Parts: sequence; C-alpha cells; structure tokens
Amino acid sequence: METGEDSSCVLNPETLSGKDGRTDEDSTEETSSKAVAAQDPEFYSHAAAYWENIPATVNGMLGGFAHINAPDISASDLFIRSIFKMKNPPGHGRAVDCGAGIGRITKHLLQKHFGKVDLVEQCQNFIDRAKDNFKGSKKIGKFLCLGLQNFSPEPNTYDVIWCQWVLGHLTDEDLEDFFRRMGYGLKRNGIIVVKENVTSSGTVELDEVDSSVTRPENLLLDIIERAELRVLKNIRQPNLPKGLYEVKIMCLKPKKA
Ligand SMILES: C[S@@+](CC[C@H](N)C(=O)[O-])C[C@H]1O[C@@H](n2cnc3c(N)ncnc32)[C@H](O)[C@@H]1O
Repeated sequence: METGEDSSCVLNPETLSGKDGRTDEDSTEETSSKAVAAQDPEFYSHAAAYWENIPATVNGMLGGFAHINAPDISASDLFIRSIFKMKNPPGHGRAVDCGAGIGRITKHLLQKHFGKVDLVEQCQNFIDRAKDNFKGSKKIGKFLCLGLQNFSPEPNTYDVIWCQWVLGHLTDEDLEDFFRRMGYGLKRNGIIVVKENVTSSGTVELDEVDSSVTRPENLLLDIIERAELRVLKNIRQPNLPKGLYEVKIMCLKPKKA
C-alpha cells in the first residue's frame, strides 16, 4: 500500500492534526464558500496548483489515507446496489465520475456497474495516469480534462453522475449551477450521487492549503434544494477511522423527474 506522501486535501481529518500540523481549529470558518471565493479570486487556480503537486496514486487521491479506500468502496457499492433496487431505478448504461482523479472510483466501483464511464478531472497528470490505468478497457468512454464549474453534459446523457470528494472545490454559486446542469444531463430515472465530507461545527471550514471548503450538511442540502433537486437517500459512510470528517452519501434526482 502506498504511504503518506501528503495528508492535506479535501479529505482532511476534522479533528486529527494532518502532516502539516493543522487541526480544525486552524481552519478559517465562513458562512458561505461564495464569501470565501469572493475573498480569494484565485480559489480555483490555487486548487489546480495544489493538485498539480500531488502524486497520481490512490494515497494522493485520499490525502494520505489510502487505507480508507476499501471501506469507502464497499459502502459505495452497497449504496449503488440499494439504488438499483429502488422503484424506477437508473439504468446501467453510462456513468460519469466527476473530479475523478486517477479513476480510483471508476476502477473499483463504476466500471463494475455501468457499460461506459466518462471521467471529468481538471488535473492533466491525473488524466494521464487514468488513461494509462485503463488502457484497452472497453468500459471507459471520454476523458474530459476540465473543472466541474465548466462541465456541461448534453441533455439525457447519464444514468448516474458520481461526485465524490470534489464539491468542496466549487463555490456555493458554482455548485448550485453545477447541480442544475447535472440535472439536465441525466437520462430518464437518472440520479446524481454526492459523497462528501460535512462539518460537525455547523459552519463552512476553509482549507487554505488545497483551496477547498467543507460544508455543514445543512448548507449542502440548501444548495441541493436551490438547484431544484430532491434527496432520495442520505446515509452516513460507516467504518471510517475516528477523527475524520463525517462523510454523507446522497442520492439526488431533479424535482421535476
Ligand atoms: C480528494 S481528490 C478525490 C478524487 C476522486 N474523487 C477519488 O475519490 O478518488 C479531489 C480531486 O478533485 C479534483 N478537482 C479539484 N478541483 C476540481 C474542479 N474544480 N473540477 C474538477 N476536479 C477538481 C482534483 O484534481 C482531485 O483529483
């Protein structure tokens, strides 16, 4: 197993001190990530610069916590299986892995459940690694090297849009717009999965190192509501080591669907 090249990222521990010695007391609290981004016009470019220097490994994707890959994937697998058992389930045709990194989730989860998987990722190094990792695989569709704030799928494209450990890199305003566009990109019965850290402090916590925010669950739900999506399922990721942020897994659908 790869070991800790870096422990500061979207996946930062909530109460444990990371390698760089930060604790949640060091993080700046804000009521809105829009406010955060407004203070820092380079919110996106700082994040891009941060990820440029992170190793293209599972450990790099998980902020030095490679050992949570197994419980993460296993909970996601149970979650997606439960979604397929719902009334009017999504199809198994095409999924997209948003903020895919090197394709960790595509490799261990999405390609097992879908005929084709597209990957959207802003860091070219990670896309290159993913292309290598999936060379020859018929399950992989497009590799799109772009920020989610600029990702706009054609209508009626995806059965499942998977967003994990990346949405803290979008401002509130961009996240709302992103959710709306994803709603349009869904096929009939399609769903969006959000798997993200949430704070227990009830406030937004800014990570200045990777230029991301961690939102309280209420704010995330508020943005989802504003984007005209409804929550069909919302569970807590089990079996994570103590001290990490709580992780919620949500299944969303457009209100009009
Ligand atoms: C913590 S890693 C998670 C990667 C992957 N979702 C996983 O769980 O293995 C965050 C990823 O989000 C990507 N990212 C950061 N900001 C982004 C943005 N605005 N648009 C798309 N991807 C972004 C990073 O380059 C990195 O690959």
